[in-house]
Amino acid sequence: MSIPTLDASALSGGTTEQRAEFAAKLLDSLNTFGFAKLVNHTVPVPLVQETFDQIKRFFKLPFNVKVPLRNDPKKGQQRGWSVPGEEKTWWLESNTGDVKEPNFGDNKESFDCGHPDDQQFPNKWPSESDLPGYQKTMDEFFFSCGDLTLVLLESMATALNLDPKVFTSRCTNEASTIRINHFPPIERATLDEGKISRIWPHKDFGIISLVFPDVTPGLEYEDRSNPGTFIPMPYGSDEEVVVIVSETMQRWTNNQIRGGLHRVTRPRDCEGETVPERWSLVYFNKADRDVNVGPLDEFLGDKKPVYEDLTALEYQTLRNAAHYPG
Ligand SMILES: O=C(O)CCC(=O)C(=O)O
Ligand SMILES: [Fe+2]
Repeated sequence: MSIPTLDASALSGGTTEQRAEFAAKLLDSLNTFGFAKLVNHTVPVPLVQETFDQIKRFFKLPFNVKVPLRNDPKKGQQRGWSVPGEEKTWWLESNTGDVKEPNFGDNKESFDCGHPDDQQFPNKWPSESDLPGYQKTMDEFFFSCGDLTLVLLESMATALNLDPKVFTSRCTNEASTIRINHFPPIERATLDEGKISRIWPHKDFGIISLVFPDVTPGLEYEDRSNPGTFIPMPYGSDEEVVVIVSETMQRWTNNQIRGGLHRVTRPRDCEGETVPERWSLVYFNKADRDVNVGPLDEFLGDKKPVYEDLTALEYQTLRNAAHYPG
């Protein structure tokens, strides 16, 4: 059974019944796989294309333009440019405790930005002359993705027969972030050796994520019927978005809705010596910083909480630190 592609057109102008039908299918896919794939969603395809064009320009900027925008790994939220190999997702799920060296970097560089008015973790932008229109496009993409996530969270709550605002009352998207990735070309043998990966298996830290993958394959999701093995996420077109259940949702629901484990690797059919470069656009929908990300009463009943109470910012800071060892 593979992840179905759901038609999300009910989200823009559908009847109550059509929205309920979509919500039930969405919840079913997220429950079963930890993932859902949508077409006819509310993020305009030309905006996705424009954002891809902009990020390709960003990563081509000369080193000396990107250096002042460098992310500070010591901060709880990422902002700006992360140099290739800096983030080490291996430390999130792959460390069995035997390895102490802070190696196993990711074959990627990335750029993160958040809400335009965020004073606590301000965005870092290239100048308008270095990259005209970049900030405007990213802000537009940020709000468009944010709107979609809130509608999806309300759909999930409705399908669970809960107050539709059970999740959105804890999330205004003020702490949410855009993450863009560039995976430079790399020797196939280097990836296959297994000491470096594009992104090691992980769950995202927020509530849900939206991934707009690239035509170049690589995103893979865990086969829950065969844990530890992965299935390539099928790519249909640039009209699709992949929705991923993330760790905060898993915590809130006390493991009822489990996060989707995923990784980025080389295309399975890559025959050349070099794995082609790849890009991706991601939106991490996150709980507001002062909100508790321990299990919600609605999911506890008389069960024991599996997770401790922490604020979203404390949790984010902990998880962020985990992939910057050493
Ligand atoms: O590149 C992709 O398709 C997914 C990226 C991802 O999983 C992430 O940035 O957390
Ligand atoms: Fe991810």
